[in-house]
Amino acid sequence: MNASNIHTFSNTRELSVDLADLTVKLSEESIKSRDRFTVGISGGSLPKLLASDLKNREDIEWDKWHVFFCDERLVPLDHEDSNYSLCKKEFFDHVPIPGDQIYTIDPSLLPQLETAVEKGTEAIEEASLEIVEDYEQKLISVFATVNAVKFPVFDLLLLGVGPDGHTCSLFPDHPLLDLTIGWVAYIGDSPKPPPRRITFTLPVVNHAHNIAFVATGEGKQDVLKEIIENPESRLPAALVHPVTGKLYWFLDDAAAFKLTSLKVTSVI
Ligand SMILES: O=C(O)[C@H](O)[C@@H](O)[C@H](O)[C@H](O)COP(=O)(O)O
Repeated sequence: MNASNIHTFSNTRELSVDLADLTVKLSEESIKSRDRFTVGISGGSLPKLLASDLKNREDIEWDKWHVFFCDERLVPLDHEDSNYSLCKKEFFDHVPIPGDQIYTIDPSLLPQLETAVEKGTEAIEEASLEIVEDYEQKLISVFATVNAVKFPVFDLLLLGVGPDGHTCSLFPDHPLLDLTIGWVAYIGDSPKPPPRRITFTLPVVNHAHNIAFVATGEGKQDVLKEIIENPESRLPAALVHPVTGKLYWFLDDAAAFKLTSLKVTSVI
């Protein structure tokens, strides 16, 4: 890990300002070269940290934004566990991103998954595949309009990291970590509730132009030391190595406390 990609802040307010600076810069650059800005967002503390400063910025071409979810819990969109619902409350309700450019799971496919859970493995496979294929179609509609693409290449993926080292809904030692094809995967046994989710695969994450991890609080100290400073680590977040893109870490001092890497405070 190049230490210059690790940005630490004494408080989350400063972190949010720099994260907004990076997002605005990437939004401008992407719109200039590709006439759109494609972003993947995660749940947890990320939507609030992202939006707290960004939502007040002016001159952002929000109508050029296309937003996907790096992972989503398979619950209705107005459920308290929904990552969409969280992002809506913290972010979407405050900025004019066109609703049809915020790509959610199809909630009409959820009841058949619920029924399938009672029926058993084969039915679950079928129902979850429909949800996965629907979300992949949404990705295809944005990323594969001109030429077929092997993987979508996001302008920016915003990722959290759990105290166990998970990112997206890719959990330690889970078989989903071995996927080398496919854009979206179903997980029915997430160790973090709720158990049923969809997630971007590692190849999708690693093909992004830019990936920003955001982690705060002392509960992340040990796992960050393992992810950032142990090159042998097999934790999911440690498997994020952009193929050609850039990787950034945004940490508060509490989370970064055990890192011996150099600390810098400004992104641009
Ligand atoms: O769907 C989820 O469960 C979340 O997206 C999850 O993966 C989150 O990003 C991490 O657990 C970090 O969460 P915090 O930033 O709140 O620690």
